[in-house]
Amino acid sequence: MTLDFYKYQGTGNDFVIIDNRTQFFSKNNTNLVNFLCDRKFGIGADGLMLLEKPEIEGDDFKMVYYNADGNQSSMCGNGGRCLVAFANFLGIIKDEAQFTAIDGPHKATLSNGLVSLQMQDVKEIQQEGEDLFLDTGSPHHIEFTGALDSLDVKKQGAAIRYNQKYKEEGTNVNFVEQLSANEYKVRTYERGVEDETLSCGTGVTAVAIAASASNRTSGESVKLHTRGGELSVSFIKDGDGYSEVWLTGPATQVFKGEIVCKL
Ligand SMILES: N[C@@H](CCC[C@H](N)C(=O)O)C(=O)O
Repeated sequence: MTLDFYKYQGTGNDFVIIDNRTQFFSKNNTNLVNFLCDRKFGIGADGLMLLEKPEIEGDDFKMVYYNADGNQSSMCGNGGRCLVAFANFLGIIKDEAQFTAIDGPHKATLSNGLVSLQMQDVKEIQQEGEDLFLDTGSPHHIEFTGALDSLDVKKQGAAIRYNQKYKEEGTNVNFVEQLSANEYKVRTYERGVEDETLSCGTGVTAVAIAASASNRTSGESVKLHTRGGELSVSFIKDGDGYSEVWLTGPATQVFKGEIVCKL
């Protein structure tokens, strides 16, 4: 059997995207998704997304997200932005979109090659010493640190992701260096990839909110530098919570193809 796919990337966080509006793709085939994301035997990606017909009135499409390990997972911010760019490529949307993902409804806009995605409101932020934990559609542990460039993110990220507190549900782990009042450098260990990725959208969103919640940043707009490029996050601080959270950055089609699948 052969399968048509598209490859997208958002600040180096890369995804296989499949147009599943006809529901042809077998959704519980973990081995197939894992194979498609494999960088040596398959196409290679941090995750895979299905664009499906909307189930909610007013929506343009539905997003289904899998991590590279083949398991369906929680929200992917860079993935969501890439799927909006794909919906625009397919002619489903123009410069605005509304869709539903596993964490609920999302709005998005496209302008000058950038995709802005509205993320879920954040109501709870846990702070333990210098570390923070919050959910921006996916769970994120945040550690502010100094020498980010020399850090072994895979080793130190895995140690946190599999520790007693997180090992059951898992977490993504973000290591962060503050560059100025509203600017941060971020490296992320991703659950389900079980390695560092070049960028993580829900991760930088969590970092921006954590920076505000821990009084490192007083503004409501934060610039985030990842190894794959620059993202920005804006929000409204609402008492102890955060609303109108928007993640903005580039989302690009890399190639399309057809792959032979034996699974
Ligand atoms: N790359 C993502 C996050 C994807 C989900 C994550 N790996 C998890 O399982 O929580 C992003 O851009 O947000």
